[in-house]
Amino acid sequence: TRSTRPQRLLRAVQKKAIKGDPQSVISTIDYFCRHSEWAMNVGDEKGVILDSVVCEVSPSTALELGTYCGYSTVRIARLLPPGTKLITLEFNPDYAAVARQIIEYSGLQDKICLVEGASGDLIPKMQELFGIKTFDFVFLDHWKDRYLPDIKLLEECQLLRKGSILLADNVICPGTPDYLEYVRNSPRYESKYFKSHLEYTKVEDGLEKSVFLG
Ligand SMILES: O=C(NC/C=C/[C@H]1O[C@@H](Sc2ccncc2)[C@H](O)[C@@H]1O)c1cc([N+](=O)[O-])cc(O)c1O
Ligand SMILES: [Mg+2]
Repeated sequence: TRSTRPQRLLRAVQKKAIKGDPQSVISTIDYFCRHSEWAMNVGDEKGVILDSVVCEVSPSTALELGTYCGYSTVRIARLLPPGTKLITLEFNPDYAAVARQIIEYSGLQDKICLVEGASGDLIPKMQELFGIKTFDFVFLDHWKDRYLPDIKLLEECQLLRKGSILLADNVICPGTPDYLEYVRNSPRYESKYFKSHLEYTKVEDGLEKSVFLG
C-alpha cells in the first residue's frame, strides 16, 4: 500500500538531514513541506515566534499537545535548558511512530518524552506519571476543539501556576474560536495575539500567547 505523508516526510529527513543536528531536521522538513508536500507542522514562520517564546520562558517543565511528526517537538526541545524535559502527547500511533524516529534522528530523545494517548486522559495523570507539579509552558497544536476543554482540565488538575505560559497554534486557521473567546475574556489570563501565516502559505494565521494569572 502507498506510504503515508508522515512516512514520506520521515524518509526525506533520513535521506537529507544530518543525523544529530536538530536544525537540519527542521530545515529539511520545512523544505519538504514547501516544495514537495504540505503538512500541518507549525512551520518556519510561526516557528520563529514559537522559538522566541520558548527562549523567553526557558521552561523547566513543558507540555506539547499534538506531536504529529515531531517538528515542533524538535523545535522546542532544541532550545530547552539542560536537564529539562518536554512531554508531548500524541493520540495516533502511526504519527507517534514517525515522530519517535524523527526525534531520534535529531538526537534530542533525552529531552523529550512522547506519550501515546489522548490529552483528556493523560493530563490528569501528569503528577502520578512524571511527578510534575505545574507546567511552565504548554504548546497547543492538537485537535482544535480540544484546546478549551484541555486548558480547563489543566486548571482543574492544578497543573498551571501564576505565570504559566500557554501558546496556541492555529487560532485563526483552522481557528479555535471558543478557546480564543475564553483566554481573551477570562480574568485568569492575560492574552496576546502574534499575527503570522498558516505554515508554508500566505493565508493568515497566528499564535495566541496567554499567561495564567493564578
Ligand atoms: O488540524 C490540525 N491539527 C490537528 C493536529 C492533531 C495532532 O494531534 C493529534 S490529536 C490529539 C493529540 C493528543 N491528545 C488528543 C488528541 C493528532 O493525531 C495529530 O497528530 C491543523 C490543521 C491545519 N490546517 O491548515 O488544516 C494547520 C495546522 O497547523 C494544524 O495544526
Ligand atoms: Mg498547527
